[in-house]
This record gives sequence, C-alpha cells and structure tokens, in this order.
Amino acid sequence: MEALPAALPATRRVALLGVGTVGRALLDRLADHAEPRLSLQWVANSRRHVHAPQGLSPLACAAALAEGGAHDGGGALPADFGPGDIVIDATASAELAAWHPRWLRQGLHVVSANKLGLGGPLLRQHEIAQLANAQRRYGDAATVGAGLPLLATLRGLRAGGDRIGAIVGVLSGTLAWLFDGYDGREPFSDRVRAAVAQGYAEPDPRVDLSGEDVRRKLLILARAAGYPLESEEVRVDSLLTPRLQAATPDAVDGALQDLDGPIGERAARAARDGRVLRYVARFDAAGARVGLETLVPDDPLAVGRGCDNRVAIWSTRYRDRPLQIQGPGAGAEVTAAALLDDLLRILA
Ligand SMILES: NC(=O)C1=CN([C@@H]2O[C@H](COP(=O)(O)OP(=O)(O)OC[C@H]3O[C@@H](n4cnc5c(N)ncnc54)[C@H](OP(=O)(O)O)[C@@H]3O)[C@@H](O)[C@H]2O)C=CC1
Ligand SMILES: N[C@@H](CC=O)C(=O)O
Repeated sequence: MEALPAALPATRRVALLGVGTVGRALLDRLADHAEPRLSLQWVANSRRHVHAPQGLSPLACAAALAEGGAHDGGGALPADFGPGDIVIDATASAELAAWHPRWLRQGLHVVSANKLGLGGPLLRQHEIAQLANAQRRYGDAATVGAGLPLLATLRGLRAGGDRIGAIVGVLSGTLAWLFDGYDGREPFSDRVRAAVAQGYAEPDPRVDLSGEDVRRKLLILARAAGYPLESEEVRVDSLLTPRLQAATPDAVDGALQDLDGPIGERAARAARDGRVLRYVARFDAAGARVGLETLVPDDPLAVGRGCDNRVAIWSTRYRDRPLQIQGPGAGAEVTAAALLDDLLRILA
C-alpha cells in the first residue's frame, strides 16, 4: 500500500509591529530559529509598512521597510489575516495597545512587549483576560521582567490554590542599571544616555524616569495576582523635574541635566551613609506604590547587578519567607527571546 503523504504543518501569517531595539532583535532570533510554520507577511514601524503575502525573510525586513509604503501607525492588518494568525506588538504605542482586544476578537493571537495592553486601563486588561483562550492566545511574557518567569509563577501559584499576599521588587532594568554602584560623582544625565544606548530604556526615557514603566509592570503583576487595580491606585514617586516632564521630545536630552543635582546629591548622601538607592515597587496590604528608596547594601532588593530585576512574592505557601526571582529585566536579546517563547507556545 502506498504511504500517505505526511500532513503539512499549518502555516500562520505573522505581523510584526515595531522594528526598533526589540523588533530588530526578534527578527534576528527568527532568522536563527527558522520556523516553517510562521510566515512573516506584514511588518510596520510608525511610518512605513511592507506587505509580502509570499513571506518575508526576517533578515530582509529592515531594507524592505526602508523602501516600504506609507503607514498610519494604526493596527489594521491585511484582509487575509484571520483566525489563527499572529500579531506581535513590539512598540510602546498606546494606539496599538487599544487594538489588542480588537485583534483577539478577530481570532488573532497577540504577542506583546507593549505593557499598555495589560498594564494600561483596567477595562482593557479585563477585556483581554476575557477574550484570550487556547484559540486566541495573549502572549505577555515580555511585558514584565523581559521574560523572567514572574507572570508564569504568579499564575502557577494561583492555579495551585495560593492567595498572593504581597509583591515587592525592582522592576525596571533601566533604573536598576542607573543606580547600580551610583554614588553621585558622575552626572546622572550621562548615565541615562548610556542606558538609552544599551537599549534598556523606553522609546521616551521619561517613561522610565517618571516611574510610569514600573507602575505599568506592578499593575500587570498585581492584576495577574488577582487584584483588579486601577492605574490611579498606584502611588508613583517620579524622578522627573517639572521642566523635564514638560519638555518636547526634541528637548528631552538637554533637560536631562536637571536630574544631575537632585539625584546626584541623593546618591552621594546615600553613599556617605553606606547605603544604596533602588527604585522599588510594592504591592501589599498597605496598597501599591513605586518610588526611590534608600536601602542597606545587603538588602535583598539591592543585591542584583546591572539591569537585574529582583522580585519577592509572598503567598499562602510562601508566608514566612518569600519566593524570590532575579535576573536581567531589560535588553533586546532577553526581550526578543521572551517574544519568541510566546510565539512558539502558540504553535505547540
Ligand atoms: N528595550 C527593552 O529592554 C524592553 C522593551 N520592552 C517593550 O518593547 C517595546 C519596544 O521597545 P523598544 O524596541 O526598546 O523601542 P524602540 O523605540 O527601539 O522601537 C519602537 C518601534 O515601534 C515603532 N512604532 C511606534 N509606534 C508605532 C505604531 N503606531 N505602529 C507601528 N510601529 C510603531 C517605532 O517606529 P519608528 O521607528 O517609526 O518610530 C519603532 O520601530 C516597548 O513597549 C517596551 O516597553 C519590553 C521589555 C524590555
Ligand atoms: N524600559 C524597561 C524595559 C523593559 O521592560 C526597563 O528598563 O525595565
């Protein structure tokens, strides 16, 4: 009897929105892990797009995009994208985050590095949680800890019947890196520029410096832990000065020097007292708040190096001593790896 031909694996169309630090690293990773079940057909930045129904080579995307057609920055995809296909949001766009529930309603899987899906308005997070299921998944591993197993751990604990009592941690890779070893001698603004060059910072570094990025991550964690927090319920201690806060995008770099005095002096004082500064997020019975804290150097929150995130979780089973998770919490490669993990989970 003639052998039946093996069934061909189903191919999913893939759209990638955002080809910056993270999007480019994802393209490199896709090139290294050639996956025949993924067909990259739509790639866009805020100004240009490429549509290739025959599929694009990840390594050819940047050049193709430079020659691509105009793009309005919206979330509309080609008409042939439908149920089972995948859209990756590697932007920080508020407009695109509002598309996450719409894409899920269209039957698409969504994979996001953009924290404004789950860490923006509570109503949106609720819609996403209601809509996501095995047929239309929502991949969020990159949104907190750049893929560290934070969300998976919280969900695992809850699935096992635990109640989460508190979450405390260093959630910003940029701020961790800025304060690691900082004693105020170097202009803080120079360090911020270096963090931007390392690819740790948000497209607008004020989103890191204002504590807004940490607020979003704490919201994502607390909501995953079963607490439907509104954004306004997180108290935020911003590092920005009024001038930096109000600066137009072109003027941000020049206004960064406003931070040199206040933050440099605070760091120098902490160093003189044998202390260190860390930007800490806390969610516990007293509420949710994020801000700069002065800690002893061997405080568990101060022991991470570089862009490490470090998070302690108290739950029913971890009541006396918390479960702790630490590792690099920002950077193109770890974030792209987390996006690819989510993509491959959709194929599994
Ligand atoms: N960097 C990191 O370590 C981590 C980043 N993230 C998240 O990843 C996301 C991307 O960060 P990063 O790559 O560093 O940022 P970049 O600024 O390097 O890149 C952002 C990309 O998004 C594009 N973009 C912006 N708006 C739109 C839009 N409306 N439609 C299509 N494309 C758009 C930009 O296009 P253009 O060039 O035209 O402006 C650019 O290509 C952010 O949400 C960030 O929070 C998450 C974890 C870690
Ligand atoms: N800007 C963010 C990037 C990762 O989420 C950070 O510094 O943590």
